[in-house]
Amino acid sequence: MTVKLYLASASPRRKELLSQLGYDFEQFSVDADERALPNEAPEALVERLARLKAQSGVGIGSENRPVLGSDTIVVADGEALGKPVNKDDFISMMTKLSGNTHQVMTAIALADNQTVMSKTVITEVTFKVLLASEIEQYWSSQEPQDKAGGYGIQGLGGRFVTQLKGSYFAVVGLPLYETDELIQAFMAGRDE
Ligand SMILES: Cc1cn([C@H]2C[C@H](O)[C@@H](COP(=O)(O)OP(=O)(O)OP(=O)(O)O)O2)c(=O)[nH]c1=O
Repeated sequence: MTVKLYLASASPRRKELLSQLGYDFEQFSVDADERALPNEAPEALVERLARLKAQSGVGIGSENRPVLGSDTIVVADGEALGKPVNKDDFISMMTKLSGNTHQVMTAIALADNQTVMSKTVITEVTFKVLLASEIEQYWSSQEPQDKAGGYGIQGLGGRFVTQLKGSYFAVVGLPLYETDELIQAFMAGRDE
């Protein structure tokens, strides 16, 4: 079975991760309002956004390929942390993560003009206790700005992580095993 997909994402990391699965795909970005609904639980939010991104991508490409959308949020003490809007926001995020275990939730969704399927992967990440000077220095590196929770495990932020339970790839932006499974299940349903 030849699988051809669209990746509805602006993220270079997701592109690189999806390449690891070896499928033929094209990437384009979609605009999605990423704000939470009133009283929306983090798990519901992340899955809704992945589905929204996938469904917003249907009809953009010239072929009727399934569209993959994904979203990642960091959840500390039940609170969803998005990308830091400024330095103060970043410092408050790092203060919550320092010396604690948080959850990284990544949802993936596949959609075409008939179906949408999705899955959420939750990974537990533990940070060492961070010094104020480390937080300050990390902000200056400019790595945190476009990352959910204000850090990148695949970059300079990797040194803060003392333990991880779950999928490293999901933390970076796309869980490889679960994405492959979802693609296979979606394609099997299409062939029926
Ligand atoms: C926690 C963490 C997040 N991130 C990234 C993954 C996501 O790209 C980003 C979370 O933002 P998202 O809104 O999920 O994705 P995005 O805006 O980068 O791309 P798009 O919506 O177009 O698909 O944070 C890391 O790269 N490393 C990490 O360790």
